[in-house]
Amino acid sequence: MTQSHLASPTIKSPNRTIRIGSRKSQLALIQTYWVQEQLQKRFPNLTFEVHTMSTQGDKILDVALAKIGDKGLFTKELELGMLSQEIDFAVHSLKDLPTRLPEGLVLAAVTERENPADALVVHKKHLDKQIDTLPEGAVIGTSSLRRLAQLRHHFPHFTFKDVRGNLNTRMARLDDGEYDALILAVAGLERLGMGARIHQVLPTELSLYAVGQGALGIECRADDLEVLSLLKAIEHVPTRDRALAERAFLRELEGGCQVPIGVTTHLDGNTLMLTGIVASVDGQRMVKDTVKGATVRAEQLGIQLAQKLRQQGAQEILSEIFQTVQRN
Ligand SMILES: NCc1[nH]cc(CCC(=O)O)c1CC(=O)O
Repeated sequence: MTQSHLASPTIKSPNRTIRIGSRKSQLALIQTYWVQEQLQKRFPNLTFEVHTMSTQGDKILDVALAKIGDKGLFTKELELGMLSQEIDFAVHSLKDLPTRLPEGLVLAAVTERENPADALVVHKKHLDKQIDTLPEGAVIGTSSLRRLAQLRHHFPHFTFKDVRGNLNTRMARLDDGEYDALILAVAGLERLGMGARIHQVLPTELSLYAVGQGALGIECRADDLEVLSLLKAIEHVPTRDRALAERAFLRELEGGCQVPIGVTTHLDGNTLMLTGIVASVDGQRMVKDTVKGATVRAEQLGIQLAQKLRQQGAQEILSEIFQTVQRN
């Protein structure tokens, strides 16, 4: 990965040990060790230690995410750890990091994004097919309302079924024949060394990706200027600009539960293009639009797109979903 910042922080405590907080999942640890290595390379005189914590999301594995709402499910314990000074910063999959952070914590850095797209992974009996040639009634595993709504729109003849658990568990259930195919993030599969299972990378015409998908977000205490400056050294500015626009868009639209919202962003020099979609869970209604502007206005662009989609009926779709989730 290339980094766009040169390391030049002011380290006031040269022997300080920096404690990195991470979830215990295999993917989380791979990501955290990568961050640790990047920092250790740039700051050989500092010590970086990894401290693992279980989050609520690691414990509740049998309830559909859409029902419990996933706000902070994978981040809360780590955030408490930072606020109580047990750890100094936390590494998250950016898409699991809520768009509003607790008082006293900030998104310190965003690292370079992997391919943000969704992938189709198939049972071996379908190796000769693509998503548009899977048979009628094929059972597709996904626990994301965003993937569900968009794919249902294009492929109403499939059966969609929730799938949770870590990636190994999900793959085992697929291979056992419980599903015909799964939709998973390309980035997670690649980081876990399962890139070979990616059967088809879904084009954005079929599935816009989740806000922040494929990037890591590093959170720390707002007043820890030393750690903040260390983390800036591994930030990837183009990814951060895209992430700021995407997160502002989601922040402006969401209403307290998992929502079928997708995005895609592109950079062309200093111009940022953000496309967003809001879809109903049945895939029947969707509103989609694009905004474009200077990267320095990334967050305003996100807000602008949210307002545009609201005028086109996004609020109605979202309110309906929020009511349904609360009733169940
Ligand atoms: N919601 C779970 C989750 N959180 C982060 C990733 C990995 C991909 C990423 O970093 O965006 C995944 C798995 C998936 O969506 O398939």
